Amino acid sequence: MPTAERKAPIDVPRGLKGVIVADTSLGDVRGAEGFYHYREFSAVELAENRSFEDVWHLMSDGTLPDAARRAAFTAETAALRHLSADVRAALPAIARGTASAGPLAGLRTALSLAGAAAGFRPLYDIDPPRRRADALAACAAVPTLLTALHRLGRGLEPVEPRDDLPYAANYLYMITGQEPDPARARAIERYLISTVDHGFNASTFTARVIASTGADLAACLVGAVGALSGPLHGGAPSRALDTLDAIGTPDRIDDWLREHILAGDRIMGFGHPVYRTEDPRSRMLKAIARGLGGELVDFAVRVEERAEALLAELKPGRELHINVEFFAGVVMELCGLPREMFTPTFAAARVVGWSANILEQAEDSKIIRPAARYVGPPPAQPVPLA
Ligand SMILES: CC(=O)SCCNC(=O)CCNC(=O)[C@H](O)C(C)(C)COP(=O)(O)OP(=O)(O)OC[C@H]1O[C@@H](n2cnc3c(N)ncnc32)[C@H](O)[C@@H]1OP(=O)(O)O
Ligand SMILES: O=C([O-])CC(=O)C(=O)O
Repeated sequence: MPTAERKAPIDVPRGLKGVIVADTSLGDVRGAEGFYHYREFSAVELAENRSFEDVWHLMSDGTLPDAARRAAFTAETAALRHLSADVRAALPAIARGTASAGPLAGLRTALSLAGAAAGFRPLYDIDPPRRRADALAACAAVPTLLTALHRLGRGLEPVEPRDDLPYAANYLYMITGQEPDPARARAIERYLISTVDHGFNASTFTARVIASTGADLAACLVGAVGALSGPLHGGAPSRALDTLDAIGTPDRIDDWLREHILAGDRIMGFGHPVYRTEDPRSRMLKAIARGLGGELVDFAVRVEERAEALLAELKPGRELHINVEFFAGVVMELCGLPREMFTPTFAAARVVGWSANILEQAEDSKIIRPAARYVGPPPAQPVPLA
């Protein structure tokens, strides 16, 4: 194929940006408005007014629960937090083997094991109630797996989950072994609710591609966790905090940002594949950070203002604004979460959205299989003899 022909633009946008590839009733992200929702409810309002369990029920079972349903769902899911003896026994070796990469890398192996131990079968072979049961089991196990891997990596014994604590408070409890302060538990709960789902982001799309093959739920989640771990997606919040550390003091903000933007670096926590406005989660998280208070918040607000201004000046027309990850990092830092748990905490929320998407995809029997354009030498040559 002649070079000029090879370089002709492909007729879909790079990165499939904006290409609609499925129908969903789980929610949507409206990039121009700076708004997103779960089913028919504003996600930010859910984060203000509801518990994580309520939103989990909304995604899993389609409705916000009434009091009786909430109690039943909370009891059902709390009972699933406990790991089997086989999985518990394997975690020290997984934590050792993935120590340099951290708990999110360990989660990929642990999820495969937990799925197999629980008898997960290909989605293709099981009915919707069984798929729902597998999804609840996986979602409930993820915080227990992550916190155990984190503690084992630091030479500490895992903390058993407590059935009497809500999802977010139990998560924090399993990290430290201490019952969390209610303000911090609620701050993390609101963060978790706000990151449950977000349209066809890279990790959700990954999960749906795997689900479209009829693979089991753990296989879909392992792929999604891998996609989330990248710095351009869910791996950004600890790097955003590292940026604040690297800048160090207010007098260095402009020089540091200018130098890095001009060098072509990405400023972590800024820019978004869909939003052309401030990310609505960022607004909420900034307010939460301000409520928690401290010097870090003032510094972060100053860096945000200057990054917005310098990105507009040095990358004109790109509409680069703050995304969820910048103040997510600040809130998690203020709540005492270790940085290696920032992206894992995101995963502890997003697993609910992934699972809902996987189950929705499993209803569709069409395999997702796009195409690539071949741009190598033509395959006309006879294969040389060895
Ligand atoms: C939960 C989440 O996943 S939220 C996103 C978390 N990730 C980050 O915060 C990492 C930093 N941000 C980025 O890398 C990007 O903005 C992404 C990956 C989020 C989106 O990427 P894209 O959709 O490719 O961005 P977009 O098409 O708007 O980029 C346009 C231009 O802005 C630049 N740009 C985008 N984000 C940034 C940034 N944070 N800092 C500096 N420049 C940036 C790109 O390099 C590109 O420049 P060019 O036109 O000179 O080539
Ligand atoms: O929507 C995206 O592509 C990234 C994002 O903000 C998310 O997954 O929460």
